[in-house]
Amino acid sequence: MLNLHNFHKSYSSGFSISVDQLTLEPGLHLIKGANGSGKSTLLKAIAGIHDFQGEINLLGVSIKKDPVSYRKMVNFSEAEPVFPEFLSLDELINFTASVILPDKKQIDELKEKLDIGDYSENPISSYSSGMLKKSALLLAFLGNPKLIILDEPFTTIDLATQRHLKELILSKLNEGISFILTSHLADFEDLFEYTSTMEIKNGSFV
Ligand SMILES: Nc1ncnc2c1ncn2[C@@H]1O[C@H](COP(=O)(O)OP(=O)(O)OP(=O)(O)O)[C@@H](O)[C@H]1O
Repeated sequence: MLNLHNFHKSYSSGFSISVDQLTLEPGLHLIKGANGSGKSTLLKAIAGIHDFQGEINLLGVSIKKDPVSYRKMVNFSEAEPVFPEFLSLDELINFTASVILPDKKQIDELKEKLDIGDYSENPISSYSSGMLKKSALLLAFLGNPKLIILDEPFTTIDLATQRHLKELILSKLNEGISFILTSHLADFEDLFEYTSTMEIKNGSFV
């Protein structure tokens, strides 16, 4: 499904991450690693946010040769989401929906499953950190992606939402959507039966 070849990304700060070859089959994948090991950097490259050297292909589509088709297949939720504070979640959903055209039913179902309710009418500047995280998660499930990347999805949200998020991931997995999750916490290793579990240390898979 997802293939990385001769991947390399470095920052001017000196940190770099390299992956010679990585192939992920369809399914649910976990990337573990300590703070600062490079998980988010790798995910942002796979999501099409960061530039990088090398090749990334999803279902045979190259991010470099066909970036629009590639990005249409990938949704991403950041570990610590940042959105324009003067917008509401509803406005962000409407903006995203104008591009990826999910049906209204899907939006309502996601709001219900993630316990968002009517609070989405309010400006983001008023959101708690949990509400911000739920907003990013909702946006990552919108539409019909082939791969959903969730960076530290279970941090910040309350226990009930964690349970609902787990159910949501499992139901989407059943529909054939693949996932890459990250965690720097050991607890989440037992949460699912992962297709593969990988660990990054100082910018390399171990
Ligand atoms: N935009 C950037 N410019 C320069 N350095 C960066 C940038 N983003 C991240 N870094 C550095 O790259 C390294 C890896 O960061 P990254 O966010 O990928 O780690 P992580 O494994 O996701 O960490 P955490 O679990 O704390 O979120 C860190 O040393 C970080 O300071």
